[in-house]
Amino acid sequence: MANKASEQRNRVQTALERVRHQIGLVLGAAAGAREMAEAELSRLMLEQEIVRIGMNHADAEQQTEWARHPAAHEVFASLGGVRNAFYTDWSTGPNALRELVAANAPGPAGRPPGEWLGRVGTNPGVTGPGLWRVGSATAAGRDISRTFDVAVPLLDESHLAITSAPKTRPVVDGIVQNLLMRVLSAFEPGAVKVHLWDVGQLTAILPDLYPLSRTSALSLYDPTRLEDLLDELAGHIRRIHATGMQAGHTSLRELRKATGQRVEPYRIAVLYGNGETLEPERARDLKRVASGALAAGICLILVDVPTAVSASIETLSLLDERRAVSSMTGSDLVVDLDPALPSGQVIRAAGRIAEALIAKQGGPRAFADLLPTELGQENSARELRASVGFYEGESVEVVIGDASPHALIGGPSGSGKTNFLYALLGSLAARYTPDELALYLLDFKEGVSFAGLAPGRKDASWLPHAKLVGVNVNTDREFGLALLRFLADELRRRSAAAKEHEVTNLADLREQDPGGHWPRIVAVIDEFQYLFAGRDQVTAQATQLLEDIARRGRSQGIHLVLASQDVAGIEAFWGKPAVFEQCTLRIAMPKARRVLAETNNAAVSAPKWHAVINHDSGVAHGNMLAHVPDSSSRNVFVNLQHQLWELYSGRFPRPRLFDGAHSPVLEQFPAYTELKPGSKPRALLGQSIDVTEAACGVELPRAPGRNVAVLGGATAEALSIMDSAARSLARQFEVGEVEFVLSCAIDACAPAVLELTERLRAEGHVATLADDLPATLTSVAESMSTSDVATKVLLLYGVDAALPALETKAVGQPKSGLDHLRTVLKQGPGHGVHAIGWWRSIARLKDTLGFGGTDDIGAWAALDVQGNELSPFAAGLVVHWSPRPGRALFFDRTTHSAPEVIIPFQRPDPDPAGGTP
Ligand SMILES: Nc1ncnc2c1ncn2[C@@H]1O[C@H](COP(=O)(O)OP(=O)(O)OP(=O)(O)O)[C@@H](O)[C@H]1O
Repeated sequence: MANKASEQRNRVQTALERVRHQIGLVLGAAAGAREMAEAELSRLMLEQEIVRIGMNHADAEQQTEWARHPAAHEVFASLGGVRNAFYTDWSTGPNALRELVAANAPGPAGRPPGEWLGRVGTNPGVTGPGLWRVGSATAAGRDISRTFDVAVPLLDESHLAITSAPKTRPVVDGIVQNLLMRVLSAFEPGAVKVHLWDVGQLTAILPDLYPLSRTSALSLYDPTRLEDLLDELAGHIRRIHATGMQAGHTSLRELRKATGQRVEPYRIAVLYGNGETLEPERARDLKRVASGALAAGICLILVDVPTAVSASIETLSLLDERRAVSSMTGSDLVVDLDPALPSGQVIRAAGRIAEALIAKQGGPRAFADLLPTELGQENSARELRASVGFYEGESVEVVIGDASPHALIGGPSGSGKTNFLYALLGSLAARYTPDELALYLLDFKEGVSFAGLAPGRKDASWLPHAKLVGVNVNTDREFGLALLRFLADELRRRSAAAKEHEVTNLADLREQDPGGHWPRIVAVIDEFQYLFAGRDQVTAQATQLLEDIARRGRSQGIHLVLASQDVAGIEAFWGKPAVFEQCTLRIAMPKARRVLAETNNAAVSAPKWHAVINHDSGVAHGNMLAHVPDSSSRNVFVNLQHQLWELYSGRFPRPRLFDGAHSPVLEQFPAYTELKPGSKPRALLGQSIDVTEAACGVELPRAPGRNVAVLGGATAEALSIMDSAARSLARQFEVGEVEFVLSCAIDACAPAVLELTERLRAEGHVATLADDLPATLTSVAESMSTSDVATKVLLLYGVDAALPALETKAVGQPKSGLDHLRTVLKQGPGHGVHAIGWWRSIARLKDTLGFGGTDDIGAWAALDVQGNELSPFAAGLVVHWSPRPGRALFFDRTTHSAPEVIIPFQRPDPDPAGGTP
């Protein structure tokens, strides 16, 4: 039993021994494996460190430490092998690099300064070199055949961050100045702009470049206001981005490539920091600018500005006064920096570039410089684009299209608004044919600023693009309203066509409907605030129409250009922000207030004959300053107009000219000259205030109420209305079909009435001048039922003055003349007897008609009478009417829903009674 137990224990112990042995073996193996892994790790770390620092760059202490490493021999051997193999393969490297730099850094970008310093560049700036030389480097072995040029990308390729070493500021200045001179000398003057900011100083930054500071090629910024520079750059980026996007490109480089034009200059902004991080807000701004800058052709050179920039950026870190390492060459190679260009030579070269730039900008440019070499070559399907001025010799353009559909122009009197409008109109008319562009021009100012664009007495030419020219409309706000109504109708017509073709904008409509006539329409309203001058229906309707056009005109190619003496115009917009907001194109003449955004003071400092053009609703970043050439003095615009007229006038009709200062002449008025005998006689009372040249008339069918009253004491206008009514009717009847009966109770008007009588007779009509009105009316009233063949027109001048005689009953007669008149007014029209009477006061008209007789006056023209007195004759409507010379308020109850203002015709012969209106 005991034996059995000890035997069993032995077996267990033996088994345990075996297990222990096995565990020992496993542990030993694990420890060995770990040691090996640690050795491998340590070897790899050594290798990594040697690669990072560089085999030849370690100091003695470092080398000794590495040598102590157990794997030192092995690692050095393997790295040496790799390096030898690499340099054996790379024997052609330096040569390839030399060729690469030569190809990408031609001329001033990479060549020695003797070849270019002091010469003015010629590259127009559509494309630029990809690399710019900073020095050279030599590959291992340091023999001369292994030396190659080191260059960095700039402009729209990459930013550059330079880190100085102690006491290397002059060297850094040299590097930056060399680069700037290379760039400035490569391009033609004006193609590059340099912005300098230094946290430590205002005036002594790169002083050798100062000759350039009298031009826009070099700008300096306040050391305490980095935000000014960043804001300005952000503004350029936004503007360039917007221009590029409109044209469907994401970068300035693409835009340049597509258009073959520089479009915008390259910009280099040099920021000198002091190694300290920027305050968080500035750092954020800088980061934002850096990320959008390259696509806008803006490159940053950051010296000792620690910042995390997400855009492409190369680095150059100075080791000492002559050497640096660069991200272009890697840390293993040292760049031997080029020496700074000699100061005197730089100053001279900068001076030459400045002079060339000033010479190029030249003196003030002329109107002719705004015009293209060939007329009418542009297409307006997408937008209208026109040069309106120059900034430092470069053309500044206005774009009217989907992004900037309407324009607001402001500036005090004499600041050049009208001149600007001429520059704009000339530039547009020269670029686009009248098929592409139609102009509607309205000037509320007193004067004739647009009159020359329509044919006149002295000059028969006109601007073929003009469809309507309205001048002297300051008192005829209704004409402005008529234009807005016309535009709103056109808007509807275009919307309907767009719907039919299932498109949403003009460009697509034109594509879908190539046979259609869809020019872009530009409506210019100078001193537009007059539209809102009263608290009345005109203001209410104008506001509504303007808002509608402003909102929807954009996509239908209908554009408003509103000009005003700034404050007046802007105040007119109070309560109408929709229109104001839609005017994203703002043009501020010098000293204009409130046209630009509130914090944007560019107009205050704008010099004379300049304009601030801003396509971004007046926000500062959109500012473009332009010198506007003289476009409005004698023979300037006219020369272009003559050219365009000769080119197009055969194909396009003359514009309608509405001149509020001149009453129309009946004999020259188409609505009169085209009258012929017909079935629906219509008495013309005056001209409509409308976009088309139309007359207002009263139809005189044989129906009740078809009489006309002229109301008020304004003699000239009253005579004119009576005259045109009679003469227009006379033209519509064959001889014998009409009989005119005239009577005049106002002595002063007798000659005019006699003259009309004779004129009617001369035309062959029966015209009787009645000296006994009561007797005449009695006979007319009594013969009415029988006289159903010939129409009878009673022309009663000064019925009010005849009332005493009419009211008197002749002895033995049951009825007075007034009774007969009432009968004639009531029953006459049904029998073809129509009265056209003039009452000098409404009270006397009421007396004439008696109780309930207002319906007998179906139409009237009111002169100097109060609007509220007219209500009973206008179906109870509230009538607003401020009487004014040369105008009448006309209402015909069969055709009007509200009275309208008309212009009585000018009576051809001066009249002793009251002269011409
Ligand atoms: N760019 C310019 N170069 C030379 N002369 C100019 C220029 N702009 C305007 N002028 C002249 O200045 C005068 C006033 O200009 P303009 O009539 O255009 O001003 P405005 O702002 O329209 O003034 P107002 O509101 O009083 O009509 C005109 O005699 C015009 O010829």
